[in-house]
Amino acid sequence: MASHSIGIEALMERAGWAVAQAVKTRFAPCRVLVLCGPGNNGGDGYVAARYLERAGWPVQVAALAAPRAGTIAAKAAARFHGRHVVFDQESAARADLVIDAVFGAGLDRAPSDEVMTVLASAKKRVAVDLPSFVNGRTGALLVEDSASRDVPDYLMSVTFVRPKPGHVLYPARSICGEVICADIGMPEDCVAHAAPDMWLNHPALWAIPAMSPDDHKYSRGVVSLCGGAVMPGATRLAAAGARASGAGLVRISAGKAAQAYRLGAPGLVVDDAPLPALLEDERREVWLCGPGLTPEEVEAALPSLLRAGRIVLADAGALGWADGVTEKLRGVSVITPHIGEFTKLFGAPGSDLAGAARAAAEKLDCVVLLKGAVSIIAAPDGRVMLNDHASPALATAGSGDTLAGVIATMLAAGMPAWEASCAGAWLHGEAGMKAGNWPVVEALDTHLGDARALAIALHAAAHGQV
Ligand SMILES: NC(=O)C1=CN([C@@H]2O[C@H](COP(=O)(O)OP(=O)(O)OC[C@H]3O[C@@H](n4cnc5c(N)ncnc54)[C@H](O)[C@@H]3O)[C@@H](O)[C@H]2O)[C@@H](O)CC1
Ligand SMILES: Nc1ncnc2c1ncn2[C@@H]1O[C@H](COP(=O)(O)OP(=O)(O)O)[C@@H](O)[C@H]1O
Ligand SMILES: [K+]
Repeated sequence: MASHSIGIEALMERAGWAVAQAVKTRFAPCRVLVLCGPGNNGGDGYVAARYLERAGWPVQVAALAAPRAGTIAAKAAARFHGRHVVFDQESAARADLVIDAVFGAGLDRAPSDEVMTVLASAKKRVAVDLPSFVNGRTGALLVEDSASRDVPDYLMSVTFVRPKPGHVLYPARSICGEVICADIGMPEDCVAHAAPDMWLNHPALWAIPAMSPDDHKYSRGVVSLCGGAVMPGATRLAAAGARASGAGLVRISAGKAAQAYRLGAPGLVVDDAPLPALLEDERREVWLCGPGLTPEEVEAALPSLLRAGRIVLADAGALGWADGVTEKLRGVSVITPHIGEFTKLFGAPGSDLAGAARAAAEKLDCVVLLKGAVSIIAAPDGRVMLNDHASPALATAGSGDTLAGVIATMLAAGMPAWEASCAGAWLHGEAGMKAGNWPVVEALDTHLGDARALAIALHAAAHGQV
């Protein structure tokens, strides 16, 4: 017990020191007010105040409430011998910089009006761990009447050990400012004990097959797509995304609409045979169903694909087809809804998007990739990846079709569904970042091959391979 509490005291000391360091590095000496809450977040604040004062900065502390006697935060408060002022708007407005150490990970309800008004009165804000009205687990803003209130934003948030979902997910992401993650020497066993079930997407976390000298088109993977007659553009974009990200062979099953696709890219194989005949080819294991399809076209294809035991990625039209009867999608490996499609399938996600995606994945027993500025990739076993490796350049019609094609290629390369989806989101995002200003959706394809090579190199580097 004793060594545990010594451990937390040392961690608080390092956390407060890291906050002071980050402030000293980014700001010229100025009048600082540290707003301290009653818990350990406030404790970090007292430590930061002590280090800034020691460095000669003019520092004041305003306590919302004193820490409970006997706590480590109370000990930290007692070691700050500088000036205390009243926790009010005037004190906050007088300071050049306000350090917000009111609430952190312990925030469990919307802060009072008093807290919000004092925070809003500051000229510049820095958060200890998180802004004191951010739910670190979900990225939601715990603010009463948030619609009518101006929510204060921050220049910087200094967090510890690892960034929290609240630093990554919107809406909190847009107010956290620069996120600094300080290593406070948390013992390895504690970090392992608090093992995450949510990660930030990076190639270190999954492995895409590299090109091998003895590859042939079937070893690189076959992607099959269902092509419709009404909106062939969407299916063609998906097919192009699949080809550009390295599939060995991409085929469209187009039935009577085959002619529309034959006029397109010459490297795309177009089939007009009935689906049951195409399914006799066991090499055609991975199917993308949905982009550009009407509900009738989905109805004619998707149930057959599932009956034949194929790996199916369902997107766009296939999600609309299942609107109202989500169970129709049972058996697919991956679905890629945007928020509107997700809401129709599973109901409004509320303020915990990642939690809602995880519940949906568990319910339907498939990977759910919830698309957005930060996409959430949830596996049925509870793993969640947050992908912020993306760019608003992707917010252009058809970019979701490209993404579906890329994920299909990752599946066809043999990756498990969740890893394939994480890899697809990363490659798609990388292509968006490389595609320059205001790219048309077709421009993404040019960058997908290099994105794949980069992901492979980053994975190798992260795992110490040359
Ligand atoms: N976990 C660790 O190992 C470390 C944690 N540290 C700090 O500890 C913080 C978490 O500390 P605590 O768990 O003490 O929690 P907080 O300091 O965030 O909150 C303290 C208490 O305030 C109350 N509270 C929450 N929301 C409120 C509201 N809206 N209005 C009024 N009261 C409210 C709750 O009862 C909560 O337990 C982290 O954010 C971080 O800053 C650091 O000291 C470094 C090490
Ligand atoms: N602001 C943004 N920042 C990063 N990525 C975005 C942003 N807006 C959209 N995207 C990405 O662009 C893609 C859009 O897909 P989708 O909504 O299906 O569009 P469409 O149906 O037109 O293809 C998704 O992968 C989404 O994550
Ligand atoms: K805080």
